[in-house]
Amino acid sequence: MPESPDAFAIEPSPSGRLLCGGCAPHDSCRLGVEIADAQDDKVRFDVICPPLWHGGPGVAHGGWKAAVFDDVFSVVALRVEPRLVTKSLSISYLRPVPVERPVEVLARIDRHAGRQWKVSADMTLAGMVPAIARTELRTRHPHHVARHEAWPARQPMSHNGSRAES
Ligand SMILES: CCCCCCCCCCCC(=O)SCCNC(=O)CCNC(=O)[C@H](O)C(C)(C)COP(=O)(O)OP(=O)(O)OC[C@H]1O[C@@H](n2cnc3c(N)ncnc32)[C@H](O)[C@@H]1OP(=O)(O)O
Repeated sequence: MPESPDAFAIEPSPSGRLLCGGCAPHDSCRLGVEIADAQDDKVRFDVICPPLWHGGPGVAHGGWKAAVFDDVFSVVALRVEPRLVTKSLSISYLRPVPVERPVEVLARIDRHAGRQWKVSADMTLAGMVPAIARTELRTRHPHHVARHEAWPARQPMSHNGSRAES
């Protein structure tokens, strides 16, 4: 019988990194995120924006910052709970971040009760805070991925061939 799509768990890579499914085959984080120091409910990260992710000239794309925050939030909570999903993500973009310049991100669990998690983080660069963010995570239901795989197949097709929302 095929293994359930919900059976997956993020394991350390050959070099000991925690990586998303897209980066695991490369054994490196393509967003430029590395764990610098981990304590129980907070983790500090060294982060460098690869030039690939520039938006304006020489500065990081806002989507890169969002992906970095999504990753670090997962890492800090995954150390406690391996089955997580992001419910919401809120970012304040306060200053531009240059590409290829080291920045630090400190993420901390603010609250955890049952399936509900609140996690926040600051990005700092040379004593400035170019971005702050907070998230709500949920512990995944046991059949989260299988339900998501089944859900689009049930949606009716729209006139242009795409599936309509319901
Ligand atoms: C460390 C390595 C580094 C990096 C490793 C980490 C990698 C990077 C980060 C990964 C983290 C992500 O980005 S995860 C990807 C982004 N996030 C998502 O795709 C989440 C999509 N949203 C959801 O699945 C849902 O909204 C939830 C689970 C968040 C809702 O949770 P909740 O608020 O507790 O509500 P809940 O009662 O469970 O469900 C609300 C309604 O949604 C329905 N529902 C819930 N789950 C599902 C489901 N799977 N499929 C269909 N429907 C669902 C329920 O039946 C209900 O319908 P009704 O009763 O109201 O009708």
